[in-house]
Amino acid sequence: MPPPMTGTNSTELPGLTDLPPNILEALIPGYSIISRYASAYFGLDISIFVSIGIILFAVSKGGQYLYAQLMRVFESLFMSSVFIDEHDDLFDMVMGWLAAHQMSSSRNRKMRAKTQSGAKAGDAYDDAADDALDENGMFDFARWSARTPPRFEPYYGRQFVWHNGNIFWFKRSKLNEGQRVQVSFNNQAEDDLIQLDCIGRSIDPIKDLLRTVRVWSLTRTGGTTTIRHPTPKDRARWGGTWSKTSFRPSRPMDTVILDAEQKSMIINDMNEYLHPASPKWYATRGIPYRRGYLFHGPPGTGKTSLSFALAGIFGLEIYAISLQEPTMTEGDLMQLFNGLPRRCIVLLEDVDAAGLVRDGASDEKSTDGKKKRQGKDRPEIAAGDEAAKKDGKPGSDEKPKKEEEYTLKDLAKELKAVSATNNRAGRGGPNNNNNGTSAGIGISLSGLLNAIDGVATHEGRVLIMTTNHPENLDPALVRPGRVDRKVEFRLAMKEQVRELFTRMYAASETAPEKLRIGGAANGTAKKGPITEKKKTAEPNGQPKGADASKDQLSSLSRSDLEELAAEFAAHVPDDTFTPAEVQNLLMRHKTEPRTALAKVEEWVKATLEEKEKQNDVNEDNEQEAENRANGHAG
Ligand SMILES: Nc1ncnc2c1ncn2[C@@H]1O[C@H](COP(=O)(O)OP(=O)(O)OP(=O)(O)O)[C@@H](O)[C@H]1O
Repeated sequence: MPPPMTGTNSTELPGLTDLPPNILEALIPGYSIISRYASAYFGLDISIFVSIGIILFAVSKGGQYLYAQLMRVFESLFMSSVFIDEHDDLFDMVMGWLAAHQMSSSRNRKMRAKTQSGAKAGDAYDDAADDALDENGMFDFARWSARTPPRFEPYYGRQFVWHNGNIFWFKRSKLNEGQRVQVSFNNQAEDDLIQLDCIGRSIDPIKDLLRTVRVWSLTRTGGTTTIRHPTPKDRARWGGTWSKTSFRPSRPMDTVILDAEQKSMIINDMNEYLHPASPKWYATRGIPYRRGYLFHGPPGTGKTSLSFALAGIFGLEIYAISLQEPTMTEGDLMQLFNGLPRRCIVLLEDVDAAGLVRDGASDEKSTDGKKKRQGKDRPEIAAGDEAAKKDGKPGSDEKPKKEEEYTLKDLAKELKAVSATNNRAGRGGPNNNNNGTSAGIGISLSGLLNAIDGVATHEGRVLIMTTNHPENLDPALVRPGRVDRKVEFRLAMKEQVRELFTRMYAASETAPEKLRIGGAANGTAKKGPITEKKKTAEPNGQPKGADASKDQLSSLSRSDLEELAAEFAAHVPDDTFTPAEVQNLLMRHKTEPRTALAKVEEWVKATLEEKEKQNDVNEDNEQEAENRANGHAG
């Protein structure tokens, strides 16, 4: 039999906690039954507990609301804020700075741990190098990366930091759906926001803090070059935005072996251009403040290397665009150029292989604006051609043709260039699968010129275009104003070979000692668990070949090295091999200059034979392309 209803307790406990049961029933479904059972079996009136609970809840909520309101009023009256979006470079800088400061103070008990990857992990990897080799002296990446500590950064929520006697509140939160710039990719990309607050009615202290953070961050990344690429289409909501893709150690200029005159010409020219007084000089003369260079020459002669070395000495970031990217449209390209910072290097590699359409074919498909450009191009082509003729530059004897003048012969010529491009020795990379006809379908010549000339927003940039076939470039693309200086990269001469040799072995004290299998066992490696294991693995302590190669370097004086270099260079014919090819031979004998010298003659012979074979294949391909074109014509 159910217990009888006890009614209210109003007579027993009147007051604040005495809420009418019908209200309690409305708030807690089934309240009356629970209360009846509690009263019948335990003699307990739970309404008092429930009422107290509800009152405490209401008070706390009210308090919270009041606090939030007061804080809002306080913030609006007495605090200043700066917001930083995750897509801004400052976001990472602030995160890094906060992590470094909070970690050191060990005040923070909530951090987010992130596995370090790519170049960011480099420093940490160095510390783990001792444990990177297995018992046989073989490099083990899994072991190496397992030693890499994660990166810690502040978690969501509000924290405070002290800096220069000021207190700053830092709040990391997620952006609302409506505020997002990017769509999430594999759930990895999150759109976060940092809010930095300080007390006072001015954001000056925050500006100061951000200045400190920038300086801190730049000194930390000093000696590295940042490379950015267009954000992949599947990551960006719209095309034409830049992503920071990698860092690499700045390449010292003296590691690029190039004719000294050309090198100093380009450095001086760029230095003059980048001088803070230059923009005004250009402006007063009505000249657009832009500078363009064309680096041309066979693959593997140092065009990319020089671009990176220049970025290193001038502290510029590299913005690399591949015109062969099939999904890139002219609109994206324009957007990318418009999104450049005040000073940077824009690297357009292999502009010849981009399959830029020279005549109206693509422009018919283009928008009105581009058609206009096509009409405007003609005098420029002629002017550029004239200039090129005067310079005696390659390609100068090629007159621009009208659309109707294009014959199948021209098609054959273009196919030839394409097949030459595809057969370039030593080329690698994903774009190699693109043949020239399908490459760069999104970008026409006029589209590229539009982007390069663009609006004033990307003034200050340095444009470097590289090509293996300058003769295939349209004169409009390389006319003065778009290309101000040309640097020719040639196959290596004896002097260059000598320098490459000297550079390789003079720096040998920093060569990766342990890369030689068993190198640690001869006692030269740092002490560590692996060294011990290796000793057991090689009971007689005589790993194969290690001592022999070490001796070649330890007994090498500077004059010996120069002698060896001269002898080595004497065996390498001038103007035949690229610096990359010579470097490849030297790298096979990283610590053995004498072995490299002993092998050079054999290498020259074998490489020449290989080149001969490659040339035959290229010629066959060209012939085939020409036959095909003639067949069509017939
Ligand atoms: N002049 C040079 N001085 C020093 N190293 C060089 C030089 N030329 C090439 N190398 C070496 O050869 C490799 C390839 O060089 P790099 O990528 O700069 O050539 P590239 O001319 O840009 O080739 P591509 O036209 O294929 O892009 C690099 O490792 C570089 O160190």
